Amino acid sequence: MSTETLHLRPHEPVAERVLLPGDPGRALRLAQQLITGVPKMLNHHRGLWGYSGIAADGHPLTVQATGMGGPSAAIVAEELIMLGARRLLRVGTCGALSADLQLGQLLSAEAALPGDGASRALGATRPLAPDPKLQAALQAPAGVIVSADLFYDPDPRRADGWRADGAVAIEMEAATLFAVAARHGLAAACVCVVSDIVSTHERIGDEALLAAEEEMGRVAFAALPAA
Ligand SMILES: O=P(O)(O)O[C@H]1O[C@H](CO)[C@@H](O)[C@H]1O
Ligand SMILES: O=c1cc[nH]c(=O)[nH]1
Repeated sequence: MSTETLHLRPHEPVAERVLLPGDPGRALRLAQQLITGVPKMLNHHRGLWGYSGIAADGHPLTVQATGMGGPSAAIVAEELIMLGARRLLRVGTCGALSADLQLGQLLSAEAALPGDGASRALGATRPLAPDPKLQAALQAPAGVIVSADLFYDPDPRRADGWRADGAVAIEMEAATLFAVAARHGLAAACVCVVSDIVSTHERIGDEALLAAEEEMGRVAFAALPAA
């Protein structure tokens, strides 16, 4: 196992179970919520904030930001695995493609369509599945999501195509995370807060997002086994 990697420069051990938000601020908030005492900074290199410590169940937990998009998530996931991570759970935000989803609700990924370049570069041509046990342990409604490269997509027909393929929400890292974990035979899953409604450009308020993130932290931690 490595102790030093190129982009993550760990100051603390990496736990076998890792929560992976895109947003470094969410990494700090989830670490403060879930790690007992003061979370120790694992990494700040390249602005990819990560934290490690002991969680309420008495076992180690790491929360590490991936940054935005598949290429950054792939680097972070590969290096976490080199450093000892074995179970990876993305805790993200997503945009609703389906009118059935509400701002602030949680959604777990039953599959991720590879709409992004990184997961395709890793060989994905079909929907990528999460680890079934980890997925089943997430107490949140499940749906197919699509991982895309563009947040500001100038072509609305792409979203229409993903809707036709069954996607109910869009984000940017899950497919790559599932592809990297699968390459190593490791478990990965994803739960997201619905932060946007794609068709109307409605966006969740900051306070509502904080509350939903906290709920996501509870759901994610409850699903992520210590061993
Ligand atoms: O909130 P996070 O986890 O970063 O996830 C979503 O938010 C970012 C875009 O705003 C992308 O990273 C997307 O996947
Ligand atoms: O609309 C959205 C919201 C969050 N993340 C995305 O990638 N898209």
